Amino acid sequence: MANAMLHQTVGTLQLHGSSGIHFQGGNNSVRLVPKGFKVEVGFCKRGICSSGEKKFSIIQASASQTSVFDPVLSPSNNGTHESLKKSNEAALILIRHGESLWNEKNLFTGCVDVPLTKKGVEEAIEAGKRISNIPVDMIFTSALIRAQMTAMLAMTQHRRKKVPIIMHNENEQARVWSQIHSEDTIKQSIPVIAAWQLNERMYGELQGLNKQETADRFGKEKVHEWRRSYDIPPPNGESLEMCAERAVAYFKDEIEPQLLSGKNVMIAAHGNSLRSIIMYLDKLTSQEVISLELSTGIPMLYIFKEGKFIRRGSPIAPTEAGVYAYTRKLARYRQKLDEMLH
Ligand SMILES: O=C(O)[C@@H](CO)OP(=O)(O)O
Repeated sequence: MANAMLHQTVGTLQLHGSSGIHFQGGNNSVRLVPKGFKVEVGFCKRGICSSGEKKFSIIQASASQTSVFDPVLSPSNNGTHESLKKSNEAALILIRHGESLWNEKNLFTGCVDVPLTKKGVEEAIEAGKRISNIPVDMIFTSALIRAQMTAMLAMTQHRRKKVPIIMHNENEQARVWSQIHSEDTIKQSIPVIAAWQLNERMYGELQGLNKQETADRFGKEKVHEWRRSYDIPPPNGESLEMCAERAVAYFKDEIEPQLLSGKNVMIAAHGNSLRSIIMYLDKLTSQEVISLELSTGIPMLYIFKEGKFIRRGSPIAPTEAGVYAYTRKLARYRQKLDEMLH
């Protein structure tokens, strides 16, 4: 939590609905409070202090909107309105979890909460290496351990070495008890939001069944229809369309606003919740999505620019030159990391 003490009037504070609170003085405008935080105005002791100082407490408005300031990305941004507009570009990384113990056994998993295998752990670490030079300001995962393990393991490889911290907003006490009371520490953290809406599609009566045995019993075509069609649900489970209703809605409501405000986001989720999100990002038809297959532990990069998602594929390695040619912002981020770490 930060306290800013204003000693004399040198400008004004302005509230911008979409991009936070700005200090305007002369020709300069500096964003004081990131989007998602709010200012509480209090007074020193009983009312106004002898010096006339007022106390502004900057507090987190809600954890689903938690925001952190990254010195690697921010200091040279000059804080002007122009740069705020230009910062309206962000990286989006999607990653399907690494291999789970039920992937290994070829069982329908859905919403059953199964951890990673050793191979899955290695896949997550390898994925982390591939994206270790790409900025990550916020992480969204499903509520399931295999996606959360993947996100955390991937971040152990990131060169920026920020600490991913799971936000606990299940009730007010959880929120208060998990508060961080050092602004420096907050700056070195990445908020991780776990959301059930990003969970794997609920596989109904197929959960726990062997995929091969199910195909032998019900026929290959029927099982393929259950697994890959857009609108045919497995018995008492969710179709991809039903999964999209919650996953894409969550993406639009909670994740897109973060990208719009310039935050770089990583999403660790599942084969089908990500298929539905990719269908939205790439504007795939219900026919095209049938053949969309995602491998475990492979990161996929998108650039969000001027309201559009530009698919950039999977970075092969952290040094892949092409990745940094995508945007000047990514190149600058990597360059700053190189300078900081050498
Ligand atoms: O079992 C599951 O939950 C999913 C992903 O592993 O299976 P499918 O390959 O049918 O999407």
